Formats: sequence, structure tokens, C-alpha cells
Amino acid sequence: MAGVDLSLVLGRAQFIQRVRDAYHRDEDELRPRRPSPTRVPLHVLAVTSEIYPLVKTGGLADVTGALPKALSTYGIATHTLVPGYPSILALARLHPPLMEFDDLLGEKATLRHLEIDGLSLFVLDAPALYDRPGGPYVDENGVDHADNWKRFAVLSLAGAEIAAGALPGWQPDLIHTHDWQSALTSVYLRQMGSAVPVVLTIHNLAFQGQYSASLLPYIGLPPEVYSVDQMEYFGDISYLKGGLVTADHITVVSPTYAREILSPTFGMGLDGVLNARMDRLQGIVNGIDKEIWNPATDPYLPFRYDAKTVRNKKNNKALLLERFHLEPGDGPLFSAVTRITWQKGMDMLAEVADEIFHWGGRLIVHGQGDHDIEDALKATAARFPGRMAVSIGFNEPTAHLIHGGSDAIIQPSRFEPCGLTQLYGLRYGCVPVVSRTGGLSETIIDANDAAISARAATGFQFHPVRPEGLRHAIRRAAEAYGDKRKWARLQLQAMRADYSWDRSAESYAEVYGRLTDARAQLPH
Ligand SMILES: Nc1ncnc2c1ncn2[C@@H]1O[C@H](COP(=O)(O)OP(=O)(O)O[C@H]2O[C@H](CO)[C@@H](O)[C@H](O)[C@H]2O)[C@@H](O)[C@H]1O
Repeated sequence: MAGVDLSLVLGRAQFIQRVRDAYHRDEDELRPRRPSPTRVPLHVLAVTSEIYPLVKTGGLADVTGALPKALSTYGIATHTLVPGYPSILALARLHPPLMEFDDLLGEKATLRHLEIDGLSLFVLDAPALYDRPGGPYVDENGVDHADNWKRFAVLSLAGAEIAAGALPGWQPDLIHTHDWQSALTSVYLRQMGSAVPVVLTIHNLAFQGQYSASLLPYIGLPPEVYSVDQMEYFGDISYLKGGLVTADHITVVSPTYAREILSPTFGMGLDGVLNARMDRLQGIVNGIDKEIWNPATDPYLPFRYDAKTVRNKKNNKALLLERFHLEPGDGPLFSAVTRITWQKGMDMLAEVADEIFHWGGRLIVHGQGDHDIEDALKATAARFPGRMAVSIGFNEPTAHLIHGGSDAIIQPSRFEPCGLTQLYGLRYGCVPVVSRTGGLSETIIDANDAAISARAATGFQFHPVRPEGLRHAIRRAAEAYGDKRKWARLQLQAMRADYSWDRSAESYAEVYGRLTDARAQLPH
């Protein structure tokens, strides 16, 4: 069989079988695709603390904002329950209430409906909990809201009550919760005796919602849940653990991270629980919203481009350098758009940034987070005036412009469940320089000799994740930038990589289909 790639043939056959099993249909009947012939359309209630474009502090919002649109192709109708933060209330209060909750852990709340940008939202209007200045989790001074334990327990309880039938005329077939902030939904549901299937997606295991067990009576849960096989976590309770032990299926945002978190190094104290639930654990890599992140139509880019007109990027680059008061030059412009934290390896970047300037490059860091690391970055910038800029803050248009004008995007994370910035980098022809961990390791193809000659390389990876590794990766990228043809090819290959939601949404649809079919087959 000369010339035939057997692995491809086998891969496709397995793929078709997998889809057949999931959909119980013949291959030629698969379009339009549906998660399950028995329950179409499937009604899903997603519960989340963030959603783009209304409230975003990071990648969670991007995913919860994009996934419902991608899933609609599969006949899945998602309604998303979100807290009534000020930015959301301003719009939601224009609509009449759907229902009233008299007592959510002692709070009254109104449920409102809002359609925006193709999303259908249920807004939990509970002013005492959510209508306040600051962000979703912190006040104006960056300090955690003291009642976060209650704010997100109430959100989860509202989700559980809706799932159990509180909203007249609408009930979901399945619940999808995200991270610790909505993880209690399945705990409440199981306490109510409801068997509605629940999928929990972990975007970042580092955030767990760990609180004193003395709060249990205040969040309406019985003392029995304080046990090792339920919510007990190192003498406290963990909302995330509660979700992990009660959800029917657990997804994390890349297959590599799904493997990594089974080890004590990445398991953040939950590796035991995750190992115990390994049969329910699955990694599904994130996609990106190709309409919002599209350099050919991006309203935040003064100069738009696609793979054929990528030379226009240099005009954005010139503007960026000017805006950040950096000197023009022939070298590469590296950037980082990120939470400035130890997880994201920004302390390492502060340490080795001089390597960039050694090669005539420039560096822009835009983000916010840990004040000590912010200070370290600012101190490095002060040593290299005109060559490095640090902008502290969170600004969506700036993030787009940085991707539109930079040559390379740096993401030296110590752990990274999936990572989206590198995917935006690919799409914007901004070659990613990343550590080999989690989702970064499977979304970027390192520019080693084999990948270059196969015309497959899309970026630079380094491992182990240490400052010397990052320094070496910067050197490799800067050298490649010096070879204009090689760089142009890398850029094009990056831009051709497909990280749309299509493939990943299909995996979620499969999970939903499997769980709802299994439930439909239970005796009533
Ligand atoms: N200062 C700033 N200004 C404007 N925009 C900024 C910004 N700082 C960050 N962003 C934006 O926030 C998002 C960050 O998403 P990431 O996935 O890279 O990391 P995050 O740790 O938030 O997400 C977690 O959840 C996501 C989603 O599952 C996982 O991909 C990831 O690995 C996990 O850690 C991107 O859209 C980025 O552009």
C-alpha cells in the first residue's frame, strides 16, 4: 500500500465508529450533527461566574462565551446562569423578571432573561451579593470579597433549583458547571435527590473554593458532607472537591492536563480524588472564537490582515512600539498578555528578559496580578528603557492590538490547563514561545529540525520549565527571526493551525449525548 498512510485510514475508521456509537446513526446521516437522537434539542443549563463579552477576568469567560454558540450546531440549546454583576444588570433589568427566589441561603433574588451576542443568559439578580463595585471576585482594591463563599454557593443553589424544576415551563436535560464557583450545583442537586446529569469542567485546579467547615450550616449543607469522600479538604471544605465527587462527568481543558493532574505535582491536593474518578475524567482542548479573534476583521486592529497580507502586521507593530514608548528597531517584538503570576512564569520572564534585548528585540508585558512579580517586571523595564514596557491592567482592545502587532507571544507557564493566548497568537501570526506543559505542549509544534522540514512547526517550546530553558527558547526564536524566510514560514504555519471550536464542541456534544441517553434509559 505504497503512498497510503495507514494511521490516517485507521484514524478515520475509528473516528467514524466513535461518532456512530455516539449518535447511533449511519455516517451519511450525520449532518446536521446531533448529540443524541433521543433527546433533540438538548437543553443545557450552564452555570458560570464569568462569560464573555459581559464579564471576563481570564480564559474561563472566553470558553463559556464561545462554547454555547459552537454547541448550537449540534442541536444543543444552552442557557447560562450568571450572577447579576453591575455590567450585566444594566442590560438584564430592561427585561421583566422570569421568577422570584424567596430564600437562597437567606437571600431573595430575581431571575431575569437576557439575550446577547447569540447567548441566552439567566441572570441572578441578587443585589446584596453581586451588585457592587470591583470585579467578580475582588473589590476595588483587589481584595477578595469576604462573602465569596456565600456568593457562589447561592449561584450554585439557584442553578440546582432551576435544574430541579423551579422555573415554570423550562427544565434542562443536563447541567454544565465550570470551576469551583459553580461546582456546588451538583452537591445541592444530589442533596435534593435529583439525578439530572452534571458535567463539571475544570479550567484551573489551582482555584478550589476552600473554606472553613464551620460554614456548612450557612451554605445549607448537612454535616455529613464533611468527610474525606465528600467535601473535606485538609481540615476545610472544598467546593471544587464537592463538584468532583458528585458530577457525572469531569472534563479538563486539555488531554495532557487530564493526565498531569493525576500526579501529586499537578494535582493540587486533589490527585487522590481525581484518580478515584479517573473513569469519568476527560481532557477536551479549548477552541477559540474565530469571529472575535480574527485578524482580518478585528475592530481593534488599525491594520487588518490575513495569511496573504500578513505583511500589514508591521504597521500594527510600529503603532504598538510608539504607544508603549519603545524605540523602533529591526529585532523581534515579544509580548506577554497574561495574569502576572507564578503559574504564568512571569517571574522567570523578568529574570531573563535581557536575552531579548541582546538580540535587538523589544518586550511588552500587559497584565496584572501578583504585586511582587509586577514590581520585578517593572524593575527590569527600568533597566532597559526604550526596549521593555510593562502595562499593568486588564484591557481587551490592548490584548488584541498586542497580538496584531507582535512577532512572538511568550507564555512560560509552570502549569497551563490549556491556555488561550498561544492560540490567539497562532491565529494572529504571532509565533508562540511556550513551556512544554499542559495544553501548551499539545497546541504548539516545536520548531525542531524535523518539524521545520515537515513544514509543521508553529512555535518554540522549552522544558524543563526554568529560567535557562526560557532563555534558550528566546534565543532560538530570535535566531529564527533573523532568517526572514524561515520566520515567514513559521508565521504562515501558525496561522494555518486550526483551533476553532468545531472539534472540541463535538467532544462535548458526545459527552452530553452519552449522559442524557444513559439517564433516559433509567427506569422512571
Ligand atoms: N491584562 C489583560 N488584558 C486583557 N486580556 C487579558 C489580560 N490578561 C489575560 N487576558 C486574556 O484572558 C484570557 C486568558 O486565558 P488563558 O486561557 O490564557 O488563561 P487563564 O489562566 O485565564 O485561564 C484558565 O482557563 C482557561 C480556559 O479554560 C485555560 O485555557 C487556562 O489554561 C486556564 O489557566 C485570554 O483571553 C487573554 O487574552
